[in-house]
Amino acid sequence: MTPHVLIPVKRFSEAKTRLSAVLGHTERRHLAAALLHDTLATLARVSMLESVGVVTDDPQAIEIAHIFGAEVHPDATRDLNPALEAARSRIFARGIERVAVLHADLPLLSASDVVALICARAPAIAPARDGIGTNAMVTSLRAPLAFHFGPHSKRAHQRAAQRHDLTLQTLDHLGLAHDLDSPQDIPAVLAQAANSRSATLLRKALATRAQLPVAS
Ligand SMILES: Nc1nc2c(ncn2[C@@H]2O[C@H](COP(=O)(O)OP(=O)(O)OP(=O)(O)O)[C@@H](O)[C@H]2O)c(=O)[nH]1
Ligand SMILES: O=C(O)[C@H](O)COP(=O)(O)O
Repeated sequence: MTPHVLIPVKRFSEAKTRLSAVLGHTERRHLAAALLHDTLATLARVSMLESVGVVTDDPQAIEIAHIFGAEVHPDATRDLNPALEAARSRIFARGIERVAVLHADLPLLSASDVVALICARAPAIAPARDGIGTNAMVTSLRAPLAFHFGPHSKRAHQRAAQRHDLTLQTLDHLGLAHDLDSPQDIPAVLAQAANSRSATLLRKALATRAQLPVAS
């Protein structure tokens, strides 16, 4: 059985704030929606994947989830880790023994990245390319690593694994590592994400700007 994949999505109107130097509020809202759309479209190409859920209280994100036949898990308190813990408990209670978390801001995500994630032995994390964050994780009923998404989450997940004597696998894949957080992350998306919704939106939005950000 493949893991249930949980995609946490915060309110689109509050998303992608670190891009505010290059994108207006409406553009960032549309970008967050485009990224969720791209993520679900990539997951839909993985035929072995059995179930997907979006953890959100954003009405538009709920609509997009429904378009792709994904389940919706509530995030009533708008608090990432508790919302993920609650969704994971519900999934485990159904007899599904593995749960993957996948952030919705990975514009270079490919179907093979998703296969690597869902086939990983739990517990596993996919660190962000900044070496500090965590973009994805796989956990299991037998190795239910607590969620510590937020600042310095890679270190927090490593420490949690150590405390529970769990061997934590690290997944090193471009599409899982390259998140779209700051302007410096944009050029790689324009160059490599071809015709995804998010890349198309970025190209259109930035076409009118005099200077593109420099890649890091
Ligand atoms: N359900 C839910 N998802 C969240 C929450 N906070 C963050 N996320 C999601 O977690 C992933 C990583 O989010 P962040 O990088 O923290 O936020 P962001 O909107 O992408 O970017 P910034 O506003 O620049 O921090 C994205 O898929 C977010 O939508 C939350 O409180 N609830
Ligand atoms: O654990 C994390 O890294 C945070 O949830 C934030 O993700 P980010 O790398 O997209 O900022």
